[in-house]
Amino acid sequence: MVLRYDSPHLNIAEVACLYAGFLGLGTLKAIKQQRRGSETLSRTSRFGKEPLKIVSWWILGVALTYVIDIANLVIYALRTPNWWPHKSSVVCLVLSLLFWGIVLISCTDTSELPRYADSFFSAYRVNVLYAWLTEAVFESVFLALTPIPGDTFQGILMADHLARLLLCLFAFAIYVTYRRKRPSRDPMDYEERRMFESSNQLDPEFAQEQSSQSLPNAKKNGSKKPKINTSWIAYFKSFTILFPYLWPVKNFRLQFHVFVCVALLVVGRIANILAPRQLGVVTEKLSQNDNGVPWLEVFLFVFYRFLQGNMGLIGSLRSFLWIPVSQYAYRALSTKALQHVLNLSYDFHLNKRGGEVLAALTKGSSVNTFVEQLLFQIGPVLTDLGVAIIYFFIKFDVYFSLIVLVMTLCYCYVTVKITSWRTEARRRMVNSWRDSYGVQNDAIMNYETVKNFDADDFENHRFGDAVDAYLRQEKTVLSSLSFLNIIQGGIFTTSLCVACLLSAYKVSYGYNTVGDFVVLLTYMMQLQQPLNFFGTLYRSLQNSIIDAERLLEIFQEQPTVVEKCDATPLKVTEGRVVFSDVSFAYDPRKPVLSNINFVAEPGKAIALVGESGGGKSTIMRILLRFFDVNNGSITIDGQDVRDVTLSSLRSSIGVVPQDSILFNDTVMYNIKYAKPDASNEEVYEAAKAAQIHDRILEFPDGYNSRVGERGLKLSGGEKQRMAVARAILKNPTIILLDEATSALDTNTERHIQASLNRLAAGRTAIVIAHRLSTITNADLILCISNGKIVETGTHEDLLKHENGVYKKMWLQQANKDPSSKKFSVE
Ligand SMILES: Nc1ncnc2c1ncn2[C@@H]1O[C@H](COP(=O)(O)OP(=O)(O)OP(=O)(O)O)[C@@H](O)[C@H]1O
Ligand SMILES: N[C@@H](CCC(=O)N[C@@H](CS)C(=O)NCC(=O)O)C(=O)O
Repeated sequence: MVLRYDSPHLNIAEVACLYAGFLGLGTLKAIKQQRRGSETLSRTSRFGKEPLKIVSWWILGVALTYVIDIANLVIYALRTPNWWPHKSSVVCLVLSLLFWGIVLISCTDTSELPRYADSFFSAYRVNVLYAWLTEAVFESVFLALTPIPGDTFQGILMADHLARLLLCLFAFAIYVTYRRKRPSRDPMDYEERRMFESSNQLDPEFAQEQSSQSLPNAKKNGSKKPKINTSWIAYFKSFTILFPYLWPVKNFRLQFHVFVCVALLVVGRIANILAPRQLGVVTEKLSQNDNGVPWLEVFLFVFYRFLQGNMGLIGSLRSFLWIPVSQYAYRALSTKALQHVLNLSYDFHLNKRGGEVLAALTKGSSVNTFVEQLLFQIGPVLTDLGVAIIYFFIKFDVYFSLIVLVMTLCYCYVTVKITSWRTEARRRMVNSWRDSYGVQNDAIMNYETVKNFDADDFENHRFGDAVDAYLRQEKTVLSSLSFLNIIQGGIFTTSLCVACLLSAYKVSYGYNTVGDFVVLLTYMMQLQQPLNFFGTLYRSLQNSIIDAERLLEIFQEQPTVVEKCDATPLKVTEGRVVFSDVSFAYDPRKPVLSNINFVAEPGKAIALVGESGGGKSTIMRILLRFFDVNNGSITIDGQDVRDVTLSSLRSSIGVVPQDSILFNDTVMYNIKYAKPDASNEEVYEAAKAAQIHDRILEFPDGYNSRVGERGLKLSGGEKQRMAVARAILKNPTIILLDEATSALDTNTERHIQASLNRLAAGRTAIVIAHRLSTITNADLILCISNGKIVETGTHEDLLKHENGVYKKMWLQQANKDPSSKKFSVE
């Protein structure tokens, strides 16, 4: 009796314990990590670099004992007539070798893993120690039950068991001792010490270290930076905020489409079994040669073939039905993303570069693509492989399943590795292409300079070098593609060869029929075609994940100014604006406004003047609640701006900014933007009041003239009067004016001033004035310096202060601009 090869139960128990424990620990770790919501677990439960090297050698040793075991078995089986080990024992031996292979890879392959694979496939100490311990326990049982060796074969087997037991026991013992002996100040030891502390709580010392690390970052960003967790559970969970936009919640017809598509996927898998199976049936019928022509069988086979593949009936139907689902998701996601971004606070828009946000938003379809690739491409390929493993087990033999399993793992691993490396090479190739393009572009754009310096040859050489660099990278990319294809082909062909030989052997000895051989061969070959694009699929899946992550980051960004749940619409009765003791800072380290107190009485004009950077625009921003004040309050007719809805607040206030930016559309569209349901007559009235009507009529297409990108086709004065017209059309009780800084010609200025006066009439107006000449009539002037109100009063009052800030500014401006002399106070 040869225990190892004749005791299926023990063998199965061993393999089951190894795999279940390893995967179970992976899941547990992921859950734990997700609860902590941080990366601490992965940082503290991995091996250090040096121990990892030793551990890897040890694992290699264990794996080698299995190689010896398998070789011993093969030799013995070949030499012993009428003896064959139990099937499950062979399978378990191969699976054990595979297991240690996986553990070894997890130790040696320390490259960054995608987050979703991290918990399972990284060398976590717990996993490796668990594997050693489990192996040691089972080996002890094997040894205890194995009789004294009677021949060389049993001797080798016994020695193998013993070697494995000692390797695992020693490894475990040495690791634990080594860990204890390390001085506690060593950072590595600190990490390792934490490994066995299974408590769920975060070490306070460590937590502090963590928070102190993140503090400057938080300060720098101003707003809460979203964080994508590294645990795969947390990682996928973070994507769930996007799912409501992917799933057609209220549209039952689309839900039905999704349901049918998934059903078609299942039918597709079945068709993939039916087609080779049917070919087997046809072969059987034909080889029997006594039932006439198997018309029906052949017809069925052709029909199944017609159903198969992405271009077959099922695939095409599925693609067709998926169109509206995909379009729905695209619309829902991209409109929601834009809405979300528009809803974000002012500081987000100030901090983020517009291009970046736009780039992330245009990748709105990436989440779609990701789901589609997973559902319709990678998913089916992996399912087909899984189905093959089960089908072969039921229909033929567990050995065939084993072949497909080992092939799948090797194929996927090697493909992912080579593809990741190729992706890097590709990036280099694209960069060098961009470089060469840049050189070319430079030369053409600077044609004159090139000619002046007679630098044709120089430019030609420069371009030639850049092209050479690009070609070198391209060569790497192309040749690595051939390399990948050869390796993939090699792995697939080897498994096909082993499977075919085994099947041929079985057919020859009458265990299987010729039909079975055909089924096996056809099914295996069928798998090859989609597997051929596995690398490409993996690469595009990676890309769409990265794009989706960017989109997710935007979705996770929260506005810093939020409406209260019980916010009520602002009721403007008179338009009295009161600032009480307001202090504000964009960054806590640099106060911008301190203790601002003033009342803008209904129907009166109040002017803010003062040095640049003093905080005038900030006063407007906090009144519009783009930011919340740090201290004090701002009320409009007795209602705090923080208690009212944002839209009612902003719709009650009209703003004429310093530099009005218009939409690239017609004049009419731009003025109507303030009140889309306004009639044309109302627009004309507003334009007349803003003193721009006549000018608009002089344009070639009148109100239908286009204003150009950002209103570039209009002059500064025209743009500002358009903005005034808009504000008049909006008809708010309160208006905020930020005057243009640039000096305009006297005529234009008079027009603008007149239009502004019309706008301000009867409303509460808060005006930021850069040229004091424009606000001499204001009811109240506030001089702002360094975030404080330093002087208040009317123009006449303020000029009476001999050394006053206002008077100084007045005199300065009067000297600079003789035209303003006309405003001097006689
Ligand atoms: N988003 C921001 N983040 C941080 N600091 C800001 C921000 N916006 C403005 N500041 C700072 O706040 C201070 C006040 O700026 P504000 O724009 O209110 O001044 P201002 O008086 O309107 O100046 P100007 O007359 O030149 O428009 C300045 O020192 C400015 O650098
Ligand atoms: N067998 C390889 C290559 C498949 C292939 O030929 N892909 C096509 C695109 S569908 C290609 O042109 N690839 C170029 C490349 O990978 O550089 C894989 O699994 O990725």
